[in-house]
Amino acid sequence: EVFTALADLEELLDTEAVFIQALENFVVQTEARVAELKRKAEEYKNEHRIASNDVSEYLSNPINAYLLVKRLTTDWKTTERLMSDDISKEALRNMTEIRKFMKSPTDEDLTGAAIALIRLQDTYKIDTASLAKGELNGIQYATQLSAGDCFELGRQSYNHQDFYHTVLWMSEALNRHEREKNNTETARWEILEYLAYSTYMQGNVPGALAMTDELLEIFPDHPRAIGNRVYYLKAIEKGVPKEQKATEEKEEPQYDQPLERELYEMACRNAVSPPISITSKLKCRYVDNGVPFLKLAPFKEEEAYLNPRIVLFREAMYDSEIEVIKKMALPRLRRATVQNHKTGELETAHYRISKSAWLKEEEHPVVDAVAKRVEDMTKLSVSSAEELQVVNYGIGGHYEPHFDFARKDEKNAFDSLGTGNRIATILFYMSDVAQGGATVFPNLRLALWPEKGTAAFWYNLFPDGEGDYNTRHAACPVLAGSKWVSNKWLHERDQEFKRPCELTPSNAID
Ligand SMILES: O=C(O)CCC(=O)C(=O)O
Ligand SMILES: [Fe+2]
Repeated sequence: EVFTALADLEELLDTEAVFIQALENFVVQTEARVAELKRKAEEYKNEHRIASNDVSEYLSNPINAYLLVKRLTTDWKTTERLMSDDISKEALRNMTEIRKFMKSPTDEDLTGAAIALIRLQDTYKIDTASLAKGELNGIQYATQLSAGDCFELGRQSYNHQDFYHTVLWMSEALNRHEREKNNTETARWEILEYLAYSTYMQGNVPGALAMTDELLEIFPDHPRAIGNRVYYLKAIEKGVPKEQKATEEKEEPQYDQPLERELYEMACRNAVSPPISITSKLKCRYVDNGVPFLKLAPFKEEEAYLNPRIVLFREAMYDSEIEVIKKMALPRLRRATVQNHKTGELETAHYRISKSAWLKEEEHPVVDAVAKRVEDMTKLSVSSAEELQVVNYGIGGHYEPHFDFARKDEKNAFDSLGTGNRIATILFYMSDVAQGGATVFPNLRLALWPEKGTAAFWYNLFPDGEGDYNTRHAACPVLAGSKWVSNKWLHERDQEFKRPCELTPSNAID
């Protein structure tokens, strides 16, 4: 379970409050215990001093003789009980109990959170120092990362054999370590150890050697550093920098062209836009689609692209409706899945990180009203459409480039539904997003920026039923804030009279 949605993070804050309370109780108890132990020590010391002043005089008194024996038996037993760490053991048992009934993240969650942060760093080209300072693309936020936080990000990268990011984060950890006073979280030599090895793996042997030397100054008999030093010296001597094995490519969704990743990230950063030859032709109009009541309140329809035609409907969902939909979805949000195109199974994937829930029309008049509105806006039937999918992306949440339609070679895609392929998509933005989170079409160099209440609509299929590969799109990672969308995937069945199939592929809405 990766914590991605804001709703989950709120629960984690509750957990943290209970953890803090438990720690405070422990501190109070421990302080009382230590105070009691101090008092006892004083008392014993006093008695002992009196006895030592004149040993024979003291011990000739039968009461004193008795008291000495008593002190060393029952008294010390009580004291030893006080010294024993039952209180810590009890406190630790208590923490284990809390973990059982409160939501608490696992090590995988930490890895997920670290990967999300590094993904943001890459997509939005944020340099490490700025990110550590809490500066996101020119906006300064209150939180900073400590040397220890940077170290943890470096360690996570290292565990994924991602030496590029290890070097970035360990260098930042080192910078911060120098500036931080009374740093107890991490030792400088530890940072240097990771940094030196990753620098070597990046192909910079002299750099690795210099760092290892620095490490050995602090920690002269560090066994691995001593070994590495000899190894690096030999490598330099040989003069042929050892060919490093490239950072292992992790399983990624397939890209149609090598440029796609680049275009995707550029579109996310608003660094590309469609050519002027297209943008200059885009129109905005009021449409009633022949629906009688729309004559009075027509939809505002704005073209965002021409071929494929992508349009935006403004004020397509009211704030009050959004509230209802979010409220219904919230308790049902689950990690979103994707279909494995080889096995046909639904599974979670690192390239789609969000939480989603499905709402049926009959569950609430608002869900029904939205479905009806989709028919009015698109002139397509919703009788074969999937339920309303509600999606919440937390920080770093994203959906990498994909098609909404199924390719011919895909195993049992939508077969079970018996409604044909996903002919069109309508996507409602149910929130603004503070930073990031655009819907982008890399091939078209187009980015749609979320605006609460706006809906985006496009056909995924040509009129002859073939998929339009230019509709490939993605949800960029959320950099700051939270993103809510809902969408309706419209299917081919029952559209025969709405969108008669044509032989010539053309993807313009008539
Ligand atoms: O959230 C977005 O911007 C796009 C979502 C999307 O493409 C999908 O859910 O298929
Ligand atoms: Fe999609």
